[in-house]
Amino acid sequence: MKIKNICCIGAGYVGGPTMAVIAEKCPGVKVTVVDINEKRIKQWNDPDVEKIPIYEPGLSSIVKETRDKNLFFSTDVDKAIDEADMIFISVNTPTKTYGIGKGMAADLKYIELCARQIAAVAKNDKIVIEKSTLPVRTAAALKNILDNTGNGVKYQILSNPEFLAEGTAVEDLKSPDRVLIGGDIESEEGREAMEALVNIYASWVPKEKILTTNVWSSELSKLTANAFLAQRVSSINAISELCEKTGADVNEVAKAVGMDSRVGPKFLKASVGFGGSCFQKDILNLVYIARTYNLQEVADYWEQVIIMNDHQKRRFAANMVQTMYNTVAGKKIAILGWAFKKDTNDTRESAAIYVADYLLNEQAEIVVYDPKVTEEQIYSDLDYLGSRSGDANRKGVTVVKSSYEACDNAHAIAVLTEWDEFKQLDWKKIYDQMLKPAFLFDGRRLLEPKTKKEIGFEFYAIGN
Ligand SMILES: NC(=O)c1ccc[n+]([C@@H]2O[C@H](COP(=O)([O-])OP(=O)(O)OC[C@H]3O[C@@H](n4cnc5c(N)ncnc54)[C@H](O)[C@@H]3O)[C@@H](O)[C@H]2O)c1
Ligand SMILES: O=c1ccn([C@@H]2O[C@H](COP(=O)(O)OP(=O)(O)O[C@H]3O[C@H](CO)[C@@H](O)[C@H](O)[C@H]3O)[C@@H](O)[C@H]2O)c(=O)[nH]1
Repeated sequence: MKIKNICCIGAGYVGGPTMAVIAEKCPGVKVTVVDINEKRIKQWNDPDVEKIPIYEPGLSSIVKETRDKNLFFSTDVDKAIDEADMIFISVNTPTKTYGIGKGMAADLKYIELCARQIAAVAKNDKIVIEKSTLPVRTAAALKNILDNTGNGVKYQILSNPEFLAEGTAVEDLKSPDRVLIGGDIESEEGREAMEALVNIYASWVPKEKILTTNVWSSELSKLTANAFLAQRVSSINAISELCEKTGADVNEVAKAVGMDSRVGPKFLKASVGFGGSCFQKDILNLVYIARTYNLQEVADYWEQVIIMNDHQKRRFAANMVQTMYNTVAGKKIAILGWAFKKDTNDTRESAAIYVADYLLNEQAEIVVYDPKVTEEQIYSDLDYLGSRSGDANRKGVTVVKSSYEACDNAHAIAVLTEWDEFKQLDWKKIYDQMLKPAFLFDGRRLLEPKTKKEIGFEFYAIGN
């Protein structure tokens, strides 16, 4: 089966970059990314490619090369569905905020809406691909909705979870560790659909890295992969607290442990806590699924990863207050970095939001600088928590355009995102601008302690 026309529903952090790379690598395929969010689509179509809605290193140049050649962004969802042989569903699947499973289960309403829209519009057979991260067995629900329209259209449902990490999305997409495709391996039609998708990826991914499995394994592997990664971060963060009590250094411990080839060195960087749109949501989802099957021990085991992460964020903020003589009321605290990691403008579940919220409850005056996050986004993140009024957030938090401006006259600095530019700052100049004693809290182990202490900072770093 030769695929000529791909549609992707959802022009977000996954849909946008993934389709841009497919368009680049498969010039003979027309790729249309659709979204109901008109503003987002308008930004994707901005004549100035630097203004596309997602910041990822290398992304704007691919968009520049492919847009309006074989990559299109549109709000006309029906038309794109109608024309496509293959439809990726890449919409958001946030944690439910209401009803059964509130605070735990994945909210599948956007996925279901897509399925219903495909069912309403499609006139010829389609391959429908779950790109979003979904609870295991969602494909069965999708199939049910699609098969019950009675219009004779045949659907093959595939699971093709995305493993890209933000900040390195383009690199990850261009040379992935693996591509996972789950489908109905029992049937001829299922195998054909899987092969069609394998062929798309095989345009640039070596065949041995393209893994085919049954649908349920594929769906569950995505949740499991994120749970394992997050567990490593929580494990090293747990050890970071023990390091602070005992004089061990978490970086040294991580290095020693990670050099065991059975453990490996990656994802052992202690931090103020993991953030991002995926880890927490996907683990909560895994915990919820385990509970639905009455697997209490399994659920409790994975839930501990989240409990540890919440503890890490809280204890970082609490340590700031304690260190500054048990009060930060009226004190100016500079937060350097708001994104959940470097090289992205994404702030979802960023530890910075929770640290700022904690400090605002202690009546600190917060000044934030992040190289890629907008003022509007920072206020919206705090408003979303609902801890205080929007006015109180705007009164308590100022957003500025440089690190130097943020740190001017500050009592303390908290480094919460590992942006490279923070390493290059003139720390002596910053120290001279601050009130004394000048406190510097490194939530990322980004800064070299010795030189900061020599300048005169009261320096504290996670796990040191
Ligand atoms: N962000 C990541 O790094 C990442 C990585 C791997 C997997 N995932 C998973 O991929 C999925 C998408 O994540 P994201 O970060 O791209 O989300 P996102 O919120 O950035 O984008 C989702 C987009 O879907 C659109 N949408 C929702 N319902 C729609 C509908 N019915 N029709 C058309 N458009 C609709 C929204 O307007 C939004 O723009 C999630 O399931 C997530 O867990 C995310
Ligand atoms: O050693 C580490 C590694 C990561 N983090 C933090 O963990 C969070 C998540 O980082 P990362 O995994 O690099 O970014 P994401 O974009 O959230 O990517 C994860 O989530 C995606 C969405 O499901 C998956 O596709 C990716 O494979 C998975 O890495 C960030 O706050 C990081 O700062 C640490 O604190 N220490």
